[in-house]
Amino acid sequence: MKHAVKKVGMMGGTFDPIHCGHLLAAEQAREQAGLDEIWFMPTHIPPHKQRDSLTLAEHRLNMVQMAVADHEAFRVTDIELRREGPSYTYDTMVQLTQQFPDCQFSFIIGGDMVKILPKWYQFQELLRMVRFIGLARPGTELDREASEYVTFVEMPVWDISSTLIREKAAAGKSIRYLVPAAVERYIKENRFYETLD
Ligand SMILES: Nc1ncnc2c1ncn2[C@@H]1O[C@H](COP(=O)(O)OP(=O)(O)OP(=O)(O)O)[C@@H](O)[C@H]1O
Ligand SMILES: O=C(O)c1ccc[n+]([C@@H]2O[C@H](COP(=O)([O-])O)[C@@H](O)[C@H]2O)c1
Repeated sequence: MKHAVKKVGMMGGTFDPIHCGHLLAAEQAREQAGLDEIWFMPTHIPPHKQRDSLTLAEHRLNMVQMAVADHEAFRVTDIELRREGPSYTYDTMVQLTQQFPDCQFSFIIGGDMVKILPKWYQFQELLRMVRFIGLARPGTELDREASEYVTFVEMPVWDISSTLIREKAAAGKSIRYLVPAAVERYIKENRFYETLD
């Protein structure tokens, strides 16, 4: 018997830490693109980001797990944390498409990332394995060229980032409601982000 195809949206990120913007983005993409599941995937080493000291992978993973635990369609994969070197999405998708032949994968990205997509490692090959879902500001003009490989979904803009969370935490300011409560507790208990790197 042939299995039904499962539509999976990959939400990759450094997640240092995961915040409510990531969760809102994933949920809007899930609903608007009709995805069955979202797989959150913390990167081992982000390919295009320069930061000297990321929080330990184990802790970033724990925070992601806590953040998504109450959503029935949200899952977490540590596939990139188990691989050495920069976490190129192409390498990951080769592994995932082999491991899960019944899944159809999309990759969710923030709207600001769309213009640099063609610079991703093995971009043309990657396009054979995934379509991209870009989060667009409601009413924004869409990049027609990118529409060949990006499906845009609308999301109210939340100008929050992990950088903002780290800066607020280092300044002793509140991060309540910017991250899920369990993540806020975990950050406090472990004294993360008390200084900026
Ligand atoms: N507020 C947000 N709204 C929509 N998408 C977001 C938001 N914040 C991050 N993203 C998207 O989530 C994905 C993972 O992001 P990442 O983990 O690098 O978080 P970040 O907040 O951008 O981190 P940092 O501030 O450390 O650079 C990226 O595709 C990014 O564009
Ligand atoms: O494969 C690439 O060349 C590539 C370049 C930039 C970003 N990515 C992926 O995009 C996701 C979000 O990246 P970032 O830098 O915002 O954490 C994360 O899963 C990265 O591995 C992938």
